Amino acid sequence: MQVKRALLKLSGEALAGPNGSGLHGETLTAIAADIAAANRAGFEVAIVVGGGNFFRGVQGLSRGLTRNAGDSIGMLGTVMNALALEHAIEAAGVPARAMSAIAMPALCESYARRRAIDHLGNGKVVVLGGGTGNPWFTTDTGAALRAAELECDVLLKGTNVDGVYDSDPRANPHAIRFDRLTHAEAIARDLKVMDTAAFALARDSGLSILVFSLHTPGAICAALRGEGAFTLVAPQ
Ligand SMILES: Nc1ncnc2c1ncn2[C@@H]1O[C@H](COP(=O)(O)OP(=O)(O)O)[C@@H](O)[C@H]1O
Ligand SMILES: O=c1ccn([C@@H]2O[C@H](COP(=O)(O)OP(=O)(O)O)[C@@H](O)[C@H]2O)c(=O)[nH]1
Repeated sequence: MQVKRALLKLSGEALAGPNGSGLHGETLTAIAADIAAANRAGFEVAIVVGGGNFFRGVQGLSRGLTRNAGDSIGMLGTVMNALALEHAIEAAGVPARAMSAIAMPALCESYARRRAIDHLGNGKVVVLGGGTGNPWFTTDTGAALRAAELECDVLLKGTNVDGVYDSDPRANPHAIRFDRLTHAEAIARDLKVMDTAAFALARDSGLSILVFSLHTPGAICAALRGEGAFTLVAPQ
């Protein structure tokens, strides 16, 4: 697979490092350095960032909030991460633009498809906060959506496991890793590494997903080149 433009999904947890929540400076710097290297190598990178390091909508339920209210707070968390990444990437010497699916013009640009494509063409890294801008969705689905509309060659899912397993590897130490599988197989087996809506959208838009671990330094550049350990979810 020849990749020119990629959508990189970073979970919020990926930015929390060893702290497990919030933002970890060294982790943020290391991820930003990898993204800056990918940009310098000529890849166009758009990032959708999660917010699980701050708040997930479902957590609101146990605090007396509705899912709609919780998801609004969750989306704000993703914008915080987008602003942190924008800053860290620029500190690594590469221009970056945070764009939010929910308008907050004093903080960053609002997401608009054509503007995002212009930024990518002008050598900027685009960092997309706010997910889809709607409650009841996840940033995985937001990543599949943006990858489709920005006509990305691949969706890279950077996470804390090195691929897709036949069951959750954190829960089952004997879980077996797939090298490759189809979207239909991932959905039929209910493999939780991404949610079903994200797999279905990727399937319908013919988008391949590469799942890889962010724990190895240089993992993002390697994934863009199709190197390192990963699982490819692709049409037959
Ligand atoms: N079949 C599976 N293969 C790989 N990872 C899985 C699977 N089922 C569940 N997971 C879990 O999915 C997580 C990766 O998804 P991610 O979106 O980064 O995290 P989270 O859903 O906690 O925000 C991993 O921590 C892993 O434990
Ligand atoms: O389109 C979206 C994307 C995210 N969220 C909210 O933002 C939270 C953080 O996103 P996510 O859980 O996908 O982050 P990650 O697990 O990738 O860190 C979610 O729990 C939702 O509450 C939402 O409402 N709509």
